[in-house]
Amino acid sequence: MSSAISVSARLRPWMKGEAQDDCISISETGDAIIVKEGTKGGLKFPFKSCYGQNATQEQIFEKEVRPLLDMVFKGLMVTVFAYGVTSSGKTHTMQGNPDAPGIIPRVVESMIKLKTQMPEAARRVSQFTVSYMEVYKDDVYDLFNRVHCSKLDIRTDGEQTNIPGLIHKPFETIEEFTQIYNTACKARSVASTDLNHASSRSHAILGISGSFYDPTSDKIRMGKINLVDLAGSENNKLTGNDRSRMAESAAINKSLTTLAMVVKALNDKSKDPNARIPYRDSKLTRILKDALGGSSVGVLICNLAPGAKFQADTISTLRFASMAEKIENKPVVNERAAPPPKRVYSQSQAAGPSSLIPQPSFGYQPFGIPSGIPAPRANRRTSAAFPSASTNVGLSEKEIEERINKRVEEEVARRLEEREKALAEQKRREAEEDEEMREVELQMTPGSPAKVTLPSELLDPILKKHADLENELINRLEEVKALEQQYATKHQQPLAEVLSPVSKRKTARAYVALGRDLGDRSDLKGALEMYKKAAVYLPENSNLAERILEIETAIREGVAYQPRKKSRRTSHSARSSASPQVSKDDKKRPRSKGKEKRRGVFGELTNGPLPLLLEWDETKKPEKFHTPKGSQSKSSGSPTDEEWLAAPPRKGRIGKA
Ligand SMILES: Nc1ncnc2c1ncn2[C@@H]1O[C@H](COP(=O)(O)OP(=O)(O)OP(=O)(O)O)[C@@H](O)[C@H]1O
Repeated sequence: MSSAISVSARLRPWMKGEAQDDCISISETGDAIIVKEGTKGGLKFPFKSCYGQNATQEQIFEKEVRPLLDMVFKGLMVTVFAYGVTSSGKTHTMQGNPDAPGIIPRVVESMIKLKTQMPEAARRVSQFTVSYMEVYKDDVYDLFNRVHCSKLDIRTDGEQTNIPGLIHKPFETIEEFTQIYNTACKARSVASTDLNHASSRSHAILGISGSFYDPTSDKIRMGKINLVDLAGSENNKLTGNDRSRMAESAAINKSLTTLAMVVKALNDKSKDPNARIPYRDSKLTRILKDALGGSSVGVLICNLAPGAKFQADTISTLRFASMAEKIENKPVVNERAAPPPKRVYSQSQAAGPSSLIPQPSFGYQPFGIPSGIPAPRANRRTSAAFPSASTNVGLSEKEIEERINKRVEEEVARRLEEREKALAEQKRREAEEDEEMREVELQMTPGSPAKVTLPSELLDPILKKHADLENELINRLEEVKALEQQYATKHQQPLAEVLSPVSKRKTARAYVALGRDLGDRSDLKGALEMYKKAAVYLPENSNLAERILEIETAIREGVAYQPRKKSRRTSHSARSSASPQVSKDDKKRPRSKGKEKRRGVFGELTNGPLPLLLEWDETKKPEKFHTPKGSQSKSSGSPTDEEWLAAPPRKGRIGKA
């Protein structure tokens, strides 16, 4: 069964001090938005429902959202987006205020109420959890852990999108929810102040999940509603002197542009069913994949600000909304035969600290619908919590208990298996990282007095990786050169504007590798050119900006250039314990001697990279090289290009020569 995304438009009232005009209005029939276009007349955008300036929060909720809540209880995922320019009323619509509560508090209240209407058996084994994340500059942050500012990964497993580590907090009452939500909102606002960005420049995604047990079918249905307050969709123009603001705008543009491209590609899919949908080009679209042509029921509320001032943005917002309206999703019920979650067995269990621990996933998990691990012992204790034969589910108490016991055993076995797999995967990743660190240390070790040959089991993977990396960089630069030209002449647009953040990063890395190589060979002008090219792709990167200034200064003053050592983003103690042991003599040695040994990337432009790795200075082995696996720090003496480029923008340093 397919279901089109439901799109409605809402025009906000005039705000104090705004110059009023009739540029944007609602048609007399109430089913279209009209935008006046000078003397040319008006553009008409029809929608399922259009809400005028007097529409209430209640009207929007009752008509657009409430009818979907039943679906959540049936195991479907519903996603509600608020889209529009800054100040068009997205947050008002989603969150509202105590006098005019928006969709979020109304959804929570209604869902809690709906749960109380469930048959007792089902209610007792059903639970809600909430997750809240923010996507800022194409990075995902957990708003329940915003203080630590750690970025979350997105994993795609087949059709499933998971965010490992995203915290899901259980709640039962509106008061519990409000407390959790308000704390997260406060953390969001503090973080945005610290990072010097308005929260309206990030996307906020609140997920309310429910697992609902149906003893009749012996299934757990896992429904979810995502409430998404997108960043302002205005054209974040890449102007001004503030590099970090430019990069921020570019990143916001990128996610919203990708969103628009996904919507467009889905529209075009009828013409070309094999067309690629660029979900993977931004984190936002990866996260929202289910809501866009996927298995979620989708609702888009298009928020509009009145007035000629917003005319251009309003038209592009409405065009986006008109395209979104044609997207067909294919909602699926998410259910599994499984035991009820843990909390049913201990009703008195408060949402203490353990509830904050990210819970493991199981089965279908859109954005990570969580569950607790059922405890078999507890299960026996609580069989009385299940309905008697007199309840309307038509099962005797004994039958229900048998079912539950069986499911609990299955679930525990499955969980154990899952955990083992996760441990094995973790070990594999650690081994891979160790391998990478060894490679870095080998490359970074200067000098080569006493030569020994490394064992082949250690050397072979390094050589292969090294060659792969080198090929990747060479290929990338070749591709980029051709593309840069093509974009400049044909599209009259810099290539950097259309690449994904990952591609930009890789391209910058390739230029840095070349720049470093030229610098090593004292071709400062060549190096400067390459670093400048890299900066086109990563304009906000302070390390790059600093290096450019350093080289410019060296050229201007006619002095030898020696790059300043960059500190790694690890603690000093970790750094000092894990750094390669470099003697004073090595430090004094002219750079040109060590450089050949230092790196191999782009070596074919110099002396051939790989043979250099075959030699190893026994006296200068980094300490870490001898430490047993698992006890190693991940740090080494100098950062790789990738790490160097990943350094966060440092306030106040850019521009200071
Ligand atoms: N329907 C409405 N009724 C009354 N006030 C509204 C309405 N919509 C928006 N407002 C008010 O307009 C202002 C801007 O709205 P809001 O902050 O929700 O915009 P936004 O689109 O979320 O902006 P941003 O992208 O910057 O977060 C707020 O003061 C809000 O209270």
